[in-house]
Amino acid sequence: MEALLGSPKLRASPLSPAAARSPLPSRVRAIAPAAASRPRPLRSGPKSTVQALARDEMLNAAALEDAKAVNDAAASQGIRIRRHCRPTASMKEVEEEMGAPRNILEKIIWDKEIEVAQGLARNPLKEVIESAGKAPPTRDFYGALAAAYKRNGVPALIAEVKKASPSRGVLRENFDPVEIARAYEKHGAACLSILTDEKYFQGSFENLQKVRKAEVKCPLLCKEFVIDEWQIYYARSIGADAVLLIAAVLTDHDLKYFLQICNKLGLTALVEVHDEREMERVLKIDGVQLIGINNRSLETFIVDTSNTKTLLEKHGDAIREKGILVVGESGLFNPDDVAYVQNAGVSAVLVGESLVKQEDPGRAIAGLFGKELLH
Ligand SMILES: O=P(O)(O)OC[C@@H](O)[C@@H](O)c1c[nH]c2ccccc12
Repeated sequence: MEALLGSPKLRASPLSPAAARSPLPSRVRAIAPAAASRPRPLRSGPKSTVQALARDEMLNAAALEDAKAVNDAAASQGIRIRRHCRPTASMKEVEEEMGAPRNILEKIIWDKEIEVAQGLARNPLKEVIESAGKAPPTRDFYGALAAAYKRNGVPALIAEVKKASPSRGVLRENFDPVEIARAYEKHGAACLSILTDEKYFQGSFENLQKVRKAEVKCPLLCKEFVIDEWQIYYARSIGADAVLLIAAVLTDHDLKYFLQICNKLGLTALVEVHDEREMERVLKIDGVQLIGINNRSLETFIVDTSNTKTLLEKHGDAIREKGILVVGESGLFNPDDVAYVQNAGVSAVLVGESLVKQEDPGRAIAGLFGKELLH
């Protein structure tokens, strides 16, 4: 299939024949390749005639078929998260067709499909691409991490501006994203991660925008559940320097496609893996510079820092050969934790909870590393 269709240059997903034929805008294909080829059913629309009802049923059946093609292709790569591919339907309708989401990550993604459609309606892709084109140059996220690691001799810090999470609830009541970002920067964070998911993490794109406008100099990661190119252009247009791409959610094709967009926009992609299969998939993709190993499963919430060690024992050589920098993510609380993942081979760490929960998140950095970090 790949050979037939050529390299995955800004074109339809090879997942479905319908998408391969269709000259549709690529954004729709990215979210649901086959589903994009027909108008989406709106079951709540007017149903005044028998014909209209029959038509609805047909469209609905088509949507289900499309979702099946997308999900079968994803499953063949070991991806357990399904898409409903019906971004204009209500969640109730989605669940009637698909059953309940199997885990929290799937739930987040199902909501995200609907959210993205709403975002697109508010800010059409064409306009967002235009404003991304006018945004000031990005800052070098990868370079900032590499330089900080060299300077401090401990993993570079990506400090996360995180109010809440589905696994831990609210982490900080009086939450001022700009104040926290400034404190992190002052105390030696190399880069910042700003959670933008609203429903599950109480973050927002607005927070990212505010931090950028506050003249914080650290490069910023837009911590979002990216499933559509619109989110990437939007992140760039409001000042992100990097975006997260989660391998547990995205097929190889999606990853390649989104990496191309990042490249075009000067964004760094942090490609997140959690298990062996995801790591193997990601290492086969060209152009990956930064891999994050999440110690927390987004499906079960189980945190295990030995995950970083296990994956690097097996793949560390291949990673070093490619010049990829590894970020140890989640569940790091003290200098021992940091030393553990550093010995496993990471050059950077991504930390939220243990900093943001403390009275002074900036000062908490010295506690996490056992020393002050230099700028
Ligand atoms: O708060 P912690 O345990 O330090 O974790 C930070 C970060 O790794 C975590 O927020 C995270 C990692 N990958 C994600 C993907 C989506 C949302 C959140 C995350």
